[in-house]
Amino acid sequence: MKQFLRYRFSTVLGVVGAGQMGTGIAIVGSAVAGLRVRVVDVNEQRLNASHNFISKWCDKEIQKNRMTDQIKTDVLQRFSFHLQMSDLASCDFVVEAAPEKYEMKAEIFRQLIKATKPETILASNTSSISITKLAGITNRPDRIIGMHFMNPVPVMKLIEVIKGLQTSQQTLDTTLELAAKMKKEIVIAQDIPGFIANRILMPYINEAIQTLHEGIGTVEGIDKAMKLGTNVPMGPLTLADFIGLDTCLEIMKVLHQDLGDSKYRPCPLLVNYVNAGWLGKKSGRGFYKY
Ligand SMILES: NC(=O)c1ccc[n+]([C@@H]2O[C@H](COP(=O)([O-])OP(=O)(O)OC[C@H]3O[C@@H](n4cnc5c(N)ncnc54)[C@H](O)[C@@H]3O)[C@@H](O)[C@H]2O)c1
Repeated sequence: MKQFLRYRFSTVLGVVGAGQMGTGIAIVGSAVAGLRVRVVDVNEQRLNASHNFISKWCDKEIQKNRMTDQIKTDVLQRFSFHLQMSDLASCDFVVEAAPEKYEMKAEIFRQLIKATKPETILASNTSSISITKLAGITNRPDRIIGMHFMNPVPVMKLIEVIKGLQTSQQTLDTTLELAAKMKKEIVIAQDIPGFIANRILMPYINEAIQTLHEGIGTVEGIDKAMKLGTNVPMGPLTLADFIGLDTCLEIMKVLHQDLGDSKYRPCPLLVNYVNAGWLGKKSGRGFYKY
């Protein structure tokens, strides 16, 4: 069995979505696990930006003496970038990292079922959406799993692995082996909305936005209180900007709708910011200007 799994990971990793998470997952797939990585996005500009980001990331690693020019060449050679899902046909393991919207992810999973081999494992990097629900629309629910990387992926040590109701033990074992190849630590969570990390983190961020909305503190004051007062590396509003306010809102909507408890109601100020297109660092403006 072990040999079979090892053989599988000498082959190809697919990543759907070349945004901040997909790009990070692709980096650890190639640079840490040594896999060939095929990245798919519907937006050519995002693919180009992802490619540039990976090249610059390698340059920074070289400056820090953590990579050589030759290794950079090898890392980049293992990548390919594509606009069509059908280009993932050779992949053994695919991680989906598209926006946090159930219908969008469901459509991607329908396409992935057609595009990939029957034995290919399909993982979602979802922050909150039910893995069991995504698996339910496929013909291989035993091979669907949650693989929730943390942002920024090359830096953060954790992957939260979510086992859906029908996920097989073999799929879990293979996923844990991939995570180990990526040199990540693992926490296994039950498939309940938000899992562990976002069940705790997002209500905290939402409450920080509510505190701002009620005028209890300024943006800087709220961040300073939590950063220096609770010894976290960044305040909740900085973190929200970094995650993306659209992603934060979608996660709060899932918690609110699927758990049915009013304590998860998204703060109206968060809704307004997203409606205005103020999505945080990635759009140039959120609680701070970039
Ligand atoms: N941002 C975070 O801190 C964070 C942390 C952990 C998990 N996540 C999760 O990761 C996922 C992606 O988040 P992100 O921050 O990278 O978002 P992002 O907006 O940076 O990137 C999403 C990418 O998906 C692409 N995309 C859209 N539709 C597509 C399709 N049909 N096929 C292929 N690509 C498509 C977009 O063009 C974009 O490049 C979400 O599910 C999010 O909840 C985010």
